[in-house]
Amino acid sequence: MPNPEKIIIASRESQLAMWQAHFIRDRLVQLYPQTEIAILGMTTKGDQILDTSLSKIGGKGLFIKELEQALEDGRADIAVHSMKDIPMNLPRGFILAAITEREDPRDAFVSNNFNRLKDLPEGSIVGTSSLRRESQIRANFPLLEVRPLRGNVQTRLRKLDEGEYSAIILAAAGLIRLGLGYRISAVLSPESSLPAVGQGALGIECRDNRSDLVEWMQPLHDPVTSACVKAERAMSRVLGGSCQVPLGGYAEISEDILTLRGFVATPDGSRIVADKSSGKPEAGEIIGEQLAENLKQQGAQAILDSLDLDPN
Ligand SMILES: NCc1[nH]cc(CCC(=O)O)c1CC(=O)O
Repeated sequence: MPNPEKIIIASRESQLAMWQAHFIRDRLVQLYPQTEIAILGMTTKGDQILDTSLSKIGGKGLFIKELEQALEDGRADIAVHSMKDIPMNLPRGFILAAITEREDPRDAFVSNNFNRLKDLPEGSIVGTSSLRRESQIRANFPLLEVRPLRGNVQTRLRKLDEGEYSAIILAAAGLIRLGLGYRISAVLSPESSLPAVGQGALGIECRDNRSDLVEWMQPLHDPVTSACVKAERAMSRVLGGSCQVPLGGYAEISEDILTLRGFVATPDGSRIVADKSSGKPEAGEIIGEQLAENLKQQGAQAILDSLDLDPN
């Protein structure tokens, strides 16, 4: 296949999204020096609505619909997303051409006054709008107060610095990519804060009729990350995963064995169902589906039934 003439990358306009788009562009420029690579910045509905909890306004799809429209119209060829922001089922007509190597998948504890979550005095306010983070904090530290915190990474750090919160929880990956790794007071182990499905990995999306792009993106595809993220996403899919469901999933491969850990909780952390499952990396999706079924039987189904889910 001849090298591409031009590739247009659709991206959200947040600094983190733009960093990610530039990162992919730089890789493509190295791979295809003759190709013109442009970035099309776009504002999405999810970026505009900042005052409501994401879990209440329709969730993940909000951050990628406009980008998919650009792919559909031919205004762009690929869209770069955090895997974490991609719904478990892509809309018909779209595929993931590549999943890139994972940045640190863990959550980060960020505070100006405390080094660790366990150092926070009783009643301290911790900022996060993620039900997954909230449920785990409330289960492990019932005397802390969790308050909503939305906005892009810079906005969230500003709200911390203004004193609204004693500490906030963010993805380590976003901070590291933005050169803000020095703001991390402590990274939270997967045992204390199991990461979100796909956290730290980037996905490159295109139309399903663009086998040319799929081929060109292969050098960016990381098989280990992809196997892990596929297992995590299969689990989440069976559990109806969205921003409205407090769940986490994290897979690792060691000595050719993939181990996937997952949990489902009530938002207040009063009930947590957690388990893990292992197998060959090639069987990642089956491992994910099986873990989801096991979790359901152990009580996750009852938790899911008790959640007041919005239909979108
Ligand atoms: N929830 C928004 C979001 N989507 C992706 C990242 C960055 C981490 C990643 O790429 O997985 C973040 C910020 C955060 O959770 O702190």
